[in-house]
Amino acid sequence: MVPALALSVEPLARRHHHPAIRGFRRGQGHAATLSARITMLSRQDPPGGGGGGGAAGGTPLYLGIDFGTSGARYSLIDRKGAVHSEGKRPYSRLLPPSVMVPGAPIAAVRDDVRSQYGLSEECVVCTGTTDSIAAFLAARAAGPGRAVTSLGSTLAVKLVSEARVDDARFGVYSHRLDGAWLVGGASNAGGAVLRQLFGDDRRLAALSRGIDPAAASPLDYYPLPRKGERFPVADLDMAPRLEPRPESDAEFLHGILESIARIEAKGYSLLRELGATAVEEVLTAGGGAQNETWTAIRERVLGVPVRKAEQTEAAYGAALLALKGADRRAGAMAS
Ligand SMILES: Nc1ncnc2c1ncn2[C@@H]1O[C@H](COP(=O)(O)OP(=O)(O)O)[C@@H](O)[C@H]1O
Ligand SMILES: O=C(CO)[C@H](O)[C@H](O)COP(=O)(O)O
Repeated sequence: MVPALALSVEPLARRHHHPAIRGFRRGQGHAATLSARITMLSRQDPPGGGGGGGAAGGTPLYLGIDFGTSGARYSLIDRKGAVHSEGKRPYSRLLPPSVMVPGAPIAAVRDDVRSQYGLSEECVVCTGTTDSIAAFLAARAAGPGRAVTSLGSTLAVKLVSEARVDDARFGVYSHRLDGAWLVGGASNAGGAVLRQLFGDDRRLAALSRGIDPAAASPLDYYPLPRKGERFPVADLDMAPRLEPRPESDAEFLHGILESIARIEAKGYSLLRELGATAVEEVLTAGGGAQNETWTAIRERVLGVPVRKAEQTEAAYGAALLALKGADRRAGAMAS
């Protein structure tokens, strides 16, 4: 059971007067005017039944949301990481823009909404992060040299590095995450161009099964959905290159999957050239992670182990941030 819910939130600073929250109010004046609506939330009994689950029962649950262009994917997990519910819902508008540390508790659910849906008083809304960082968190990659490639509409790479690297010429930048640097960039190549050319995902999967990943494709493309590239080279005028097109769709797809793998490999080797830690292993998130043929092609082209992450949804990573935020708040209240 996954009921739709309009969730209204209000700043924690209005409701709580703990020192940590007061600090939050002083440091983040904009929060006092925060008024956001998230147009869905979900609750479900824990796996194995038991009833009475969710925030109102005994088991605290953590909701992560990945706001995409076609809807919001959500993932509801418990503190052990078990998924209680996941799916996709439409939403009406984004949260107000303001920059804060990921996984920070920012707001409480309004009392009337809380009582309407039986949510606990402890239920708080926490800040998230970008989709590819959330996918990185979901994959639970840890330590320098570990990387996560998100194969969604676009291809985004995130590598844990001891050194920070930034270079606007190549669309390379770094995020600070829990004491480490997360370096990488996002290409415009990826799943969007695959959908443009091959239609629905089932056809993509069926054609992929007919490809031998051990054989290198001789076709050399630069598959973009439209003009313009960001990473591993920033060039607003770069045109897609998808010629010559063979008669066989499977051969065409093979050339495209291999060409996107070369963009990914170029991305990781560029990060190394710019001073980042060398990549040792790549986990994969996003829709393209389901494609085992592509994973095998990428492993051959990248020359390092590549495997599908256990959790491939960015929303799962956002739910882990909610867990962290809730723990952070509980710690602040206890001290
Ligand atoms: N079997 C597959 N092989 C390659 N790509 C796939 C496959 N199934 C889905 N995709 C791609 O995954 C993308 C959707 O993944 P998703 O993570 O939901 O992306 P986003 O959140 O960026 O829209 C689509 O663009 C689609 O082309
Ligand atoms: O293309 C993208 C993902 O679809 C985004 O531009 C990318 O994820 C931005 O986030 P980050 O700053 O973490 O790279």
